[in-house]
Amino acid sequence: MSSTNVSIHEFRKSKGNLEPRPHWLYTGTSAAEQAPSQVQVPSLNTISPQASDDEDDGGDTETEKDNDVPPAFPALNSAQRVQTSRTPKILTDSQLMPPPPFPSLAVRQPGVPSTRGNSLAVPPSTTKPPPKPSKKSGKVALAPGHSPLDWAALKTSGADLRGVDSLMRIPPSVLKQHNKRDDAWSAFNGKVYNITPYLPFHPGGEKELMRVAGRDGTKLFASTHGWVNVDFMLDASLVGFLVPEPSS
Ligand code: HEM
Repeated sequence: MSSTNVSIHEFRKSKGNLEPRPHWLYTGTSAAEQAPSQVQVPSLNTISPQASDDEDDGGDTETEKDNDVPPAFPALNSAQRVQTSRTPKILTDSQLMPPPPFPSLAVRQPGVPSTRGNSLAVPPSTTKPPPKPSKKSGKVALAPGHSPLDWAALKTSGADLRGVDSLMRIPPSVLKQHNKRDDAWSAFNGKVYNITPYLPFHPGGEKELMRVAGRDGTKLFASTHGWVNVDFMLDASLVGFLVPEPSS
């Protein structure tokens, strides 16, 4: 027999055989909070399975049919029971964590996403057609042999695309004279380029490009397609640098 059973029987002997015996499920705090020798046990009509084996139990009234009753565990006089049976501290309302905010599910509509943007609802379906582009693309059909790749091949071919022998300092009055289709200069970011060779290669068309012929086109260029690297595209057409008008 286990030591647990022995201790229980010793306990019962000290209280007398007819003393009520604790059930193994009993975990009442009143018994555990007391010293083992002073434990008050509830009244139960059970009989120890070990009673008939115990020679000191003269006049024992217990019978064999109650052998299925298990002993108390942990033992009533064990340190474990004394430690764990302390009454837990009950917190007051002010000590408790506040409840989470009310999710306000009642105001939600199925399929309508939350205004907070974190809804798990499916996006609303729509029969509206996709919006049409506000305006047509300004691109034009380029003549055969005038694609961007053809321009890249031309400017690296070594062909003269400047029309000048050396880079020049160009005041606005000089720039202004080069405003014809076969002799068009334009300034972008302080550099003056001969745009005539590029005219048939311009994806936006010759007409659009000619709007800046003979003047500073930096602003119009930036407002049309600021992502285009004009310095790289026209490097072979550089003719000089824009300078202020000389004072007479
Ligand atoms: C010499 C300087 C310029 C160069 C190197 C240049 C180059 C280009 C390039 C590479 C594109 C194609 C852009 C793309 O596909 O995203 C383009 C488109 C276009 N460019 Fe220029 N461009 C120049 C000046 C101008 C100027 C002064 C205008 C006048 C408004 C202009 C008007 C346009 C237009 C309307 C398009 C079509 C944009 C679109 O709808 O896709 N370009 N240009």
